Amino acid sequence: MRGEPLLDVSRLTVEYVTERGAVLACNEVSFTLRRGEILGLAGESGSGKSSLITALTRLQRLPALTTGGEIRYHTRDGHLLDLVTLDERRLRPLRWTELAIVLQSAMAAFNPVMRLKAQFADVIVEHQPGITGDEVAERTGRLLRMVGIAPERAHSYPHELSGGMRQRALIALALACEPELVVMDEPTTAVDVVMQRQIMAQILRLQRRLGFAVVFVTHDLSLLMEIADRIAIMYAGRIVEIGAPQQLYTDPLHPYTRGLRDAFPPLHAPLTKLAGIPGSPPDLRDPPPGCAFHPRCAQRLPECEQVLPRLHQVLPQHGERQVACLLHDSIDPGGEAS
Ligand SMILES: Nc1ncnc2c1ncn2[C@@H]1O[C@H](COP(=O)(O)OP(=O)(O)OP(=O)(O)O)[C@@H](O)[C@H]1O
Repeated sequence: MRGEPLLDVSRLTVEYVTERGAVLACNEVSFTLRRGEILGLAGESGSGKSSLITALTRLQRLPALTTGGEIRYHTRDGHLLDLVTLDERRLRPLRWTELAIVLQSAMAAFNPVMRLKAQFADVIVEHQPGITGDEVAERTGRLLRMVGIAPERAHSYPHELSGGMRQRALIALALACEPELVVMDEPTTAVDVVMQRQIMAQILRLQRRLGFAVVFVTHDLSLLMEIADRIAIMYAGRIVEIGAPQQLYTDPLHPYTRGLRDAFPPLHAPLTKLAGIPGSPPDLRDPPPGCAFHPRCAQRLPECEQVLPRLHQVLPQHGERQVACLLHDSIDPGGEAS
């Protein structure tokens, strides 16, 4: 049912093991994603967004390693699985049917020497072995039509399609087995601005119709403001604030969220440094003690240099929101300020 938990991520830690030491790319990240929800991930380049989603989808490759935490996934049929420890044999049936991913570049995602129809067939047949050839063709045509592509295009090779069409075909493929969760990493960066808007409108229409949940990574904060139900702001491998877009925009609680909003990112370009905030993100091989943002924070308190603020629920007047900042009191389940 829409609104029930789909994914409970708890203290997820991802490290890159390098010769020069371990990079702590995700540092005890916790959040819950509900069924049918669109969660946006925002933050400067290097804040850990890609590391987080490759860990979530188990597409992580060395030197990245998940070194702690859990990703509890609630399957459609009521099972609870930890995606961190699930072996490949049990993970495989979940791919596409529960969990699909749309990456930045469809060119890289599709096999260049296979026609689209063969690539759709691979996915569909793997998860529905008894299906006939005619049914596969019919389903492929329906999926392509759903994203505004003529079914005859199934006979094309990926390079025969325009960039926008390829990206839409990739979205259609991701939806082929009606997944519960679609993870999208900058799904429209490779196409022009007009096409980006069209593709986004299409993703939203499909999401409303089919009800899948989305984790959406982009540098385009204005886009997230329009499409997301909630936005998680990441800084130096941690979620520093999470809440509804309107709240984050009108009443940002974390000084970093405020900086991000005020600097308003360049459209569709990686955000490497914020105009409104002096300094740069820390080296994640050796992050500063206490709050990692404190060296750049105009509102820092002396204790911010030592105390690591945990992500906590704030007073109800700020809405359903969590922030990791010592400037904001937490409430315990009884509603007491601490
Ligand atoms: N292969 C790698 N080896 C070592 N460190 C890495 C590797 N890939 C990423 N990192 C480091 O991990 C940290 C998080 O990077 P990540 O790519 O997850 O951030 P991001 O927010 O997705 O950035 P972007 O928006 O640029 O994609 C950064 O400090 C980055 O330098």
